[in-house]
Amino acid sequence: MQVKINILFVINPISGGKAKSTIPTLIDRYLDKEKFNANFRLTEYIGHATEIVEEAINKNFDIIVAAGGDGTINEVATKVLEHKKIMGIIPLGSGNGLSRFLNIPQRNLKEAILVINNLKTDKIDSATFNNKSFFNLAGLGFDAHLSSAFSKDKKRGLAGYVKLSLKEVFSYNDEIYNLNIDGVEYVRKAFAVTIANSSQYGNDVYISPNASVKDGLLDVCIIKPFSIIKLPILSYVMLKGTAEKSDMIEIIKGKNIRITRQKDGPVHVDGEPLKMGKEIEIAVNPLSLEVIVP
Ligand SMILES: Nc1ncnc2c1ncn2[C@@H]1O[C@H](COP(=O)(O)OP(=O)(O)OP(=O)(O)O)[C@@H](O)[C@H]1O
Repeated sequence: MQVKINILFVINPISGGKAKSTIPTLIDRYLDKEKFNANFRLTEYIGHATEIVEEAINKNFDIIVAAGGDGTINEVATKVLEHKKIMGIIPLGSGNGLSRFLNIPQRNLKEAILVINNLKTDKIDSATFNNKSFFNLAGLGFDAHLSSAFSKDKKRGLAGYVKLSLKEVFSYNDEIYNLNIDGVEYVRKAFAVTIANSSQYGNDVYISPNASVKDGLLDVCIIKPFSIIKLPILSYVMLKGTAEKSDMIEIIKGKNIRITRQKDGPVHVDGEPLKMGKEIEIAVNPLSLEVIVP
């Protein structure tokens, strides 16, 4: 008899702003029961996914599936990476940046579960932002300011995010950053500095269209200060995936990055807001995380 694999689905009930009460039933319907013993847990607070995964690994779960957005993936993947297990993804977030990059079916739960049934895996890069792991994007400046504001907002989902961005962009002030990228020094005034492992924020909004989670590199994306009348152009560049050709964004690839800013403040790590000091050390950990892919 085939030995079944213990698989745990960690479901974030608030990600993407949609109800998740039917998700366990749907997963159960399409999951291959010949292959898997499945279990389900709903997260109850920020950081809970990390605790759930730690517990599950002690109980011999080999595959942990993050059912949520990039924040849920971050919490699950941090522990999966530490214990060298395998992560699956069911995209249920507002943006789903990493799962879109990996071509995991969006808005089609059945298709996403069939990907898990196939059990094809690949190794991807992870990275650290001071002491925090990240897998999609992390950053400073406007992005960080916005994730902090978004986390306090009642409305999740794309519409809420766009509305809030438009409100906050008018009052945001650019900052000066000293960047050391693989030993080379740069000084830049910027609207935002995003460190990209994958290519996109989510919702097919591209900050670094040619970034890859398999190249052993991080893309330091500097959004230059711009006049507010150019906001539609910046949005167009990101939606079209033409950042590399735009004079509004500078992209420098590297492995070891140190960013020094003028004061402590917000950062975001996979879209989740945190506060950090003036100095941020960033490094890539090539092909370190095993993920189920189509
Ligand atoms: N029950 C809960 N109540 C409040 N927050 C929760 C709960 N469970 C998890 N969280 C937190 O919700 C946050 C957002 O999760 P997630 O990033 O998956 O969704 P999202 O922001 O809608 O999607 P994306 O990051 O793809 O845009 C995470 O920081 C997570 O820790």
